[in-house]
Amino acid sequence: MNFAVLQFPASNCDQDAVHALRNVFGHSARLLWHKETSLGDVDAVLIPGGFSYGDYLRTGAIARFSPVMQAVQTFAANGGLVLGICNGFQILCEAGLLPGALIRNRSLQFRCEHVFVKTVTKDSPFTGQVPDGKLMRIPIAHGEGCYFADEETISRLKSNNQILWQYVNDKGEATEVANPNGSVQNIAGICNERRNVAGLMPHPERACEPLLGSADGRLIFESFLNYLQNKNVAKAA
Ligand SMILES: NC(=O)CC[C@H](N)C(=O)O
Repeated sequence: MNFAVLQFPASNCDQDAVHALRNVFGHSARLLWHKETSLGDVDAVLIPGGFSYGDYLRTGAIARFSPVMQAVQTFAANGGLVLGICNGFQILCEAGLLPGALIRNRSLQFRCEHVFVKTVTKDSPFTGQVPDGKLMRIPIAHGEGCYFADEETISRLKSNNQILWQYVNDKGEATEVANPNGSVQNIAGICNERRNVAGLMPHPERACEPLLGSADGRLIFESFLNYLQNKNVAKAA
């Protein structure tokens, strides 16, 4: 499988994403500078975490104007798989590829810790391989991770089953205490209506090897890798 991992000025999780894709899962991953206008021949795009453009104005608000984002828009419009992690999620919301916005954490503190995340639905390319009831322990590191959307958007997300992940406690309950940033409905990640674009604040690429304290993030990678493999098999048949 061929992945493009985007690089903006001040991306800082790009190498972690490439490491996971190449060395943990054995796929090909190419770094793509944000000035590029074409994605080339790729199966999926990963927008990594970081502080693109120093998070000026509002995080992701400048990166969304980078030339590469036009190519991402076209790729997504054609059904291509796009995953945004942390700053990548923020950029996807700013670009209008995902609804809502990521705003300052309610605590006004930068939060850097491991959290528990529950997968709300297996009905997406990003969650299909997560076992029922599995609580994933994954790190977060953000200052603007509070997902916000108006009530109408939230009810649409719910009725379309677009909420993919929620912050929970170690019993799997979506409580206020378990929510590290004050996001609406404890939302940690969502997908678009078509289900080919997703974003989440936690960092699964930093939780793919036991050496890093958790390997639960693998389940997200395994989900979209499995989806892409089936898609390629179907195409070849
Ligand atoms: N690790 C990240 O991608 C998070 C950085 C992010 N721009 C923030 O909200 O602080």
